[in-house]
Formats: sequence, C-alpha cells, structure tokens
Amino acid sequence: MEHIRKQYPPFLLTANEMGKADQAAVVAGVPAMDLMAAAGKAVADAVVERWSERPTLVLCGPGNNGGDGFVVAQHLRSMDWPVRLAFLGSVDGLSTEAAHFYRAWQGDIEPFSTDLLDQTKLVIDAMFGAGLARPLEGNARDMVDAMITRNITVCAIDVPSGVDGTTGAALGKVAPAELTVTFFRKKPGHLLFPGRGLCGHLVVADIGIPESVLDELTLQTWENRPELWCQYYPWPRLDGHKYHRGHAVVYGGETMTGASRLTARGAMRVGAGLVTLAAPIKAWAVYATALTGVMVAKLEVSQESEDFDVLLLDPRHNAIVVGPGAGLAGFERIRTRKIVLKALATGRATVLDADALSAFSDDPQILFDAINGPCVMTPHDGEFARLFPEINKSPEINKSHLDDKLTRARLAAKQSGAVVVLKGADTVIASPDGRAIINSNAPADLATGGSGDVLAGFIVGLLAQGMAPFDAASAAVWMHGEVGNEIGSGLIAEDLPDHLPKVLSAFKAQYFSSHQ
Ligand SMILES: NC(=O)C1=CN([C@@H]2O[C@H](COP(=O)(O)OP(=O)(O)OC[C@H]3O[C@@H](n4cnc5c(N)ncnc54)[C@H](O)[C@@H]3O)[C@@H](O)[C@H]2O)[C@@H](O)CC1
Ligand SMILES: [K+]
Repeated sequence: MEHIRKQYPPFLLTANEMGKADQAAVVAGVPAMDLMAAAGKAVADAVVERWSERPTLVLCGPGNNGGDGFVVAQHLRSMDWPVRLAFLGSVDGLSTEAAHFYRAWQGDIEPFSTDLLDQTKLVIDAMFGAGLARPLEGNARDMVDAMITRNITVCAIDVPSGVDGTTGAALGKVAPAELTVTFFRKKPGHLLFPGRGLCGHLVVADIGIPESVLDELTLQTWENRPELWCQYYPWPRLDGHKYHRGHAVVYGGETMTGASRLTARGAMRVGAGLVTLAAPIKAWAVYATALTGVMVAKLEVSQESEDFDVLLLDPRHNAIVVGPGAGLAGFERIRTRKIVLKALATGRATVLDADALSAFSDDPQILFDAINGPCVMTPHDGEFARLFPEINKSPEINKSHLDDKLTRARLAAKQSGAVVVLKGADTVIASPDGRAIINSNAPADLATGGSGDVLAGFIVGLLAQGMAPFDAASAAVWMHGEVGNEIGSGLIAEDLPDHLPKVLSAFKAQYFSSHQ
C-alpha cells in the first residue's frame, strides 16, 4: 500500500506547547538524552557551516539550554576548535541530561566573567531558552551588556537569551544573534518583534521529535504560508463569468481620494469580478476621471447615506470596504460611522480600515455590537490602541510582556467578533475563534503611505470572490508581502496592485498545480 506522508501545516509552538511536544516524544520512545544530544549536534553543525574555526566561548546557563551548550562545546572541541566554556549555575541544579553532558565536556569549566570575551570571536549563547522567567540579573546580565558593547558575534541556542520565545518580548537587554538555531518548530517569538530582529538568521533543526506528536496538541498558531489557505484560493474558472467573481463596493471619501482608489485597484487586481467605488458627489468627478475599470457610483450630498443604502440593495454587491480616505473631520466622522453601520447591517463581508476604525474610538462597543457577519478589521498599532484601549490592561496580558502582539490581536478578535489584522512588520491575523497567524514575509519597503489601502483592497477582493475572512485576510497579507519583495527598494503604493499579477503567477505555479 502506498504510504502518503502527512503534511503538517507551519505550526508555531509556545514554550508550553514545545514542552508538551518534548514530553510526547519521550513517551513515544525518544529518550530526552537523545533529544539534547541531537539539539547540541544540530547547533554545532550550523556553526561550522556558517563560520570558520575561531576562538569560541560557550556560555551555559542553569537549565537545559545550558545542557545543549555542553554538547555544542564538546562537538566543536572534537573538531579542534579553540573552545572555552563558562557555566552559570551549579551541577546539582542540572537535569539528568544536562548533568550528563556537563560531565562529558572534556575542557575546563570557568565561572562567568566578562574578561573571557577578550580572546573571543564567537559566543554560543546557551544561557536561557524556553525556561526564561524574568530579566537577566547579575553575572548573566553583565555578560550580555559586555557582549553588546563589544558587538560580539553570537550564535543563540533556541532564542537569544532574554527573548521570550512565546511572545517575542525582550526581558531586559539582549545581545543580538547573527544565527539562532531552534528545534522542531519555530516559536512565535522568532517571528514577532523585537524577538525576530534579535534572532538573526533562523535555523529550525530536526532533533528526532516525531511529527505525530503534533496530533496530540491543540495548536492554534501558524506562520503565514500559502499551505494554510491555497486550497481555498478563488482562481477564476474557465467556465466562469465576471459575476461569479463577486462585486466589491469601495466607499470613497471626499478629500483623500487617492486612498480609496488604491483600494479599488487592489480589489480589481486580486480578481474581484467588478468593483464599484461609491463617491460623494463633490469628489465624483475626480474619481470618474481617474478610474477606468472601476465603476464610480455617485452619492448625492444631501442624502448620500441613503444613496449608499440604495447601492447596497443590490445583492450582487457582496463585499464592502470602508475606511481608506473615508474622512474624520467634523461631519465626515458622522458620515463615516453611518456608512460603516450600514455596511455591517447588510451582514455581507466587510473590511474596516483606517478612518472606519478611528471614527468609533469614542465608543468602540457600538462598532462591535454592529458586527454580525463576516468582517475583517485592519488596524495599525495606533488605530488598535484607540479601538481596544482596555486590552493592554487585560490580566491575560502578562504585565512584563506588553508587546505581546499575538495575545492582543486574539483578544481584540474575540471582543469585536471580527477577524483582526494587526498590522506592522510582524502582522498578526487573529480570528474570533482563537486561531492566529503571524506573517513573516513583509519587507520594510511596505512601510509607505497607501500601502495599507492596497491591502484592504486585496482583502475585499478576495472576500468578494467568496473566500472566508480569516483565509482572505491571511492570503492578502501574504501576497502584499510578496509584492513588496518583488518590487523592493523604491516601492510606492501605486506599484503594489500592478505587480500582483507576477506574484500571482508564481504563486499559482508553485502551489496550485500541486494542490489540485
Ligand atoms: N524539545 C525540547 O523542549 C528540548 C529543549 N532543549 C533545550 O532546553 C531548553 C529549555 O530548558 P529549560 O526548560 O531548562 O529552560 P532554560 O534552560 O531556558 O532555563 C531554565 C532555568 O533557568 C532559570 N531561570 C529562568 N530565568 C532566569 C533568569 N532570568 N535568571 C536566572 N535564572 C533563570 C529557571 O529557574 C531554570 O532553572 C530549550 O530552550 C532548549 O535549548 C533541548 O535540550 C532539546 C529538547
Ligand atoms: K539562548
């Protein structure tokens, strides 16, 4: 019988889940000693692959991260590398496995002293990994300070010491690594800032944990990869028609007309069959002149929100986006709120971005109460803070980890009932049901005016084609990142929609044919 290997999606494991995976591996018959031996070997392999032989200092902490360090040191020594080892702790406090490798180390064991850095060209940071509980103190902190001052090259085991692998928070100062070797699966802290920036190049090593242990864990966090949603991607069908591909409505404001035009173009490029831009009469001529493929509907000034109602009476208008350029000044704020509430009242797929979110900062509950259908909100950090002021005060957020973007996005999704796309270099997409995805492919070039407007367009365009909100948001964020990489330096928001076809073709060739 043909054996089909089960493909696991790109899960991210918290420290707690990694501990469970570790235990499950032991239960499945892989000794903990073997796991530590494999972990240390994997780090040593990664080190010799990256660097030539040089004076190396292995800094071992009091837990199993330090245990891995003893293994690395012995491997490097057996390859005749000049290796010194310093240990912070007592052998009595070590686990059986770590104590075994402590004894197997054939060199001297020195106390922590920053003087050791004088002759050192490479530090193996085996101080703290998944067990980090508080900021570093005493000798460990002095060592990290000295490593930072001397700008020493670091290879971190599991995480750079001081980084919380579950949240990406830095507990105190952290010496940035050039290379981080982690085991079995990535952790959220490898993808969330500031952790991500401190890890340098990340290697995930197989240490013999059977993948089937993943079946025993209830995992809810993933890295954003097309494997997660490509089977739902709405490729046009040969026998299809533009009306099968949905009809997105983009609300356009009066003054910042460029924003919603970018959104509309994004929606077209991602494949919405039709896009209508609903424009207040004052700005109608601007929109009508600037847009070709996008239809422009006129909202009369005296009754524009009623005109919006009329537009929404047509059931073919199956996805709506409000926010880019919607306006917040004076009367515009009231109008933006009305338009948002009307859009939500249809129960159709809705994207709320920018001004559509800020318009409710005085009373976010009105907005949350109105969400009763598929909805995606796309706040950046500032908009998020205005809409969810109490989330940073939530007891569910560990006070020392205020940057826990993953928890914040999850709580916001639960509270609002919408899929929340908390934007940034490490965008988190969270669903009200607890699932969350961290995006990792966005280049810094995307941090430019109008880039978020295009993203909102990608999302609404996919919603119009029938994709579920969590999938649509994840796919759109990923493609936005890919397009950013495709364009690179000099990127402006106008370029984003027009480079999408190239990215879509590559994506289709790579993923779709193999997932049919
Ligand atoms: N699958 C796994 O889970 C595997 C884990 N391994 C390694 O084991 C590590 C986790 O080991 P541990 O759970 O022992 O955790 P750590 O080695 O990160 O450290 C835990 C110890 O440090 C103490 N501690 C925490 N924060 C401190 C601070 N700021 N100052 C002083 N002491 C502090 C704790 O009380 C505990 O004694 C992983 O990061 C990885 O390197 C590997 O050996 C292989 C397998
Ligand atoms: K470490």
